[in-house]
Amino acid sequence: MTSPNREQIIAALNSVIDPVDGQSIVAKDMVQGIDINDQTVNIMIAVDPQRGPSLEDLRQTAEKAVAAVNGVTTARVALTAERAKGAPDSAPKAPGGPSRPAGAASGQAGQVGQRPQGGGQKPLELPDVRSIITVASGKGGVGKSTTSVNLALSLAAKGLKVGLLDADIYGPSLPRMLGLRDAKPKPSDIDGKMTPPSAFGIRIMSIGFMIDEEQPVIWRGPMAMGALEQLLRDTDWGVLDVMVVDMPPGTGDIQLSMAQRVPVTGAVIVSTPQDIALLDARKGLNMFRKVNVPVFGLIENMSYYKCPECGHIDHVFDHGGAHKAADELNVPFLGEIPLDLKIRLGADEGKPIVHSDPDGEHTKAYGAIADKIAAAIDEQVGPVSEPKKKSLFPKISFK
Ligand SMILES: Nc1ncnc2c1ncn2[C@@H]1O[C@H](COP(=O)(O)OP(=O)(O)OP(=O)(O)O)[C@@H](O)[C@H]1O
Repeated sequence: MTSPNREQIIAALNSVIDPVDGQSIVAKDMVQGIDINDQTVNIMIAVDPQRGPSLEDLRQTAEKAVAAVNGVTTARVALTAERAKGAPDSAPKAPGGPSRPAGAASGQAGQVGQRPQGGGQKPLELPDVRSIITVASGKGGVGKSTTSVNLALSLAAKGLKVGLLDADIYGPSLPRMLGLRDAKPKPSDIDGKMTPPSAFGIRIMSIGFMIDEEQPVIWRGPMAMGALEQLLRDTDWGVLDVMVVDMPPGTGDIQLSMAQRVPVTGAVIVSTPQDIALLDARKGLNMFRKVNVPVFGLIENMSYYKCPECGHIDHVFDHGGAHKAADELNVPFLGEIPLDLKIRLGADEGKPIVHSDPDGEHTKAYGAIADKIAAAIDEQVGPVSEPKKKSLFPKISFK
């Protein structure tokens, strides 16, 4: 499928009218950022924060208008109170930085080079968090959140202390997937921190806890990246062996600055077999390589369909693409997860399959992937029983 271009997106947004004065949001210069990643389009619309609650209709209209453009499979529109020039997520860039050792994760391509750094802004420090894993995808809807949740539970089942951060600012779905729709963080005993809600023994923080589902998200001040940093920093995570971060889909500026600003131990990339030549996954991989974050490997989600009655396996989509791509790109192939109604229902009903079917074959598949991730983490920072091999939190400062 051909990707949409900027002109098509602007033309679509031109038809979106601000009800206050009947003018197009394009004419009013409200469109602050258009981020196109193949078929995924993220838009920021600048609004007056006072009008926030009344703007959900406008946001949805804009989303529908963009989704209707030829070649768009995922359209997301977020509202911002900040009128920034250029990109919607113009988080500070972080050039230059301390080095990562070569070939840090098992079997991966060499990660030689400098981690970005600059001057001015304080680096994030999470001294009680032993490792951070980001779960990313080149495009939306491939099952990244479902995979994040089930991997987090699988890592916890191995006896690790696990936290889960929902960094998907455009559509936070972890509260729903973990049955925490009505949960809210509470003030913690630690000054200025929040105790996050827990489910199935893991602490979870999400922008979804802070916003009303009926109300649009309005990014103020430091905007998306700042909000994510705040969630990371101001949450009482306790002592964690692993923090799993469910990244926003795509490979735009937010994802890039997230990969730069957060001290990531390793990234895993989720893809579906039907992505043409897994181009999106390749983009995700390249993004992490660009900022010298080790890529622990690729996961193929919705890999095949196994008939629950007769056990017959159907490769509904092209099968094995991720495995082949992993070989070509010289990163480990971590495993495949089938397309299964039980996985979808579990995710949609807040009962992840790894919890509801602990002895099932899907749980085993997630468990096998979690084993590989845990091994790659150990290789990076040393086994949990030993002091950390090296600091996860190098002295990086940012412009
Ligand atoms: N292996 C699977 N089998 C069946 N359904 C699945 C599987 N993985 C994910 N799904 C379903 O696919 C849909 C999208 O999954 P999910 O929200 O995890 O994707 P995502 O990549 O995080 O999406 P987004 O880009 O919107 O954040 C959900 O309804 C989920 O239940």
